[in-house]
Amino acid sequence: MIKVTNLSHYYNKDLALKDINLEIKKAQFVSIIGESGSGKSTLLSVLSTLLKPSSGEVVYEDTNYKNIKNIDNFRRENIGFIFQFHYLINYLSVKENINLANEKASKEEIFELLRLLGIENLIDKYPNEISGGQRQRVAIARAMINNPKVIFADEPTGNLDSKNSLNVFELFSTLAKKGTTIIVATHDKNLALKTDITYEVKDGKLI
Ligand SMILES: Nc1ncnc2c1ncn2[C@@H]1O[C@H](COP(=O)(O)OP(=O)(O)OP(=O)(O)O)[C@@H](O)[C@H]1O
Repeated sequence: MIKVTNLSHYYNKDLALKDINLEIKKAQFVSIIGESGSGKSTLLSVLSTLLKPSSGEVVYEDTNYKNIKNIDNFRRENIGFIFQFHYLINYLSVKENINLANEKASKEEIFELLRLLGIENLIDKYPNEISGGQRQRVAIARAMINNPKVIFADEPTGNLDSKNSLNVFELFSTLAKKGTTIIVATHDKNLALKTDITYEVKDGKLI
């Protein structure tokens, strides 16, 4: 599903990723672990098209990153993003926040998605009326509304307690079993044990 060959990335002249090779299969639940500053976010950003690789190849199914003509369309059609901070808009309801990612999604579709995540009763609530774990579930729903082939999550549980963190990882596991590829960067080695495969980054290299 995603094949990375001889990938390196520089910030100006500073090497952040060095000669990375990896292949991620469809419906795999993948974790990327490593110490602070090791390069996890950089790797996730390059894999998810947010950063252009300095050298090497990133290929999605049959599409080489270099040949993508309209990156916005490519992201909208293929990729969902989840971050440590949920970035929900406080003056929009849960439904309206999800509609930001897909204005055509009907209330019924959004309700169904929220039902899968166990929070359908929150559809008309506002972000400041729900808990941190519930907000992160809304952010997951927003990432899923376009039915992406792959979801990238950068420290998605960084703000959650251990119970909610585990819930999020269990949810990802369910999504992966239904066919979505999930790639998560995390500090938490115990959570990484819940994934199908873990890659460790150290000083910009995969070890
Ligand atoms: N925008 C940037 N400009 C310059 N250097 C950067 C930039 N982003 C990251 N770096 C550097 O690249 C290296 C890898 O950073 P990255 O954010 O990928 O690490 P990380 O493993 O995700 O860390 P953390 O767990 O603390 O988020 C670090 O040395 C960092 O200082």
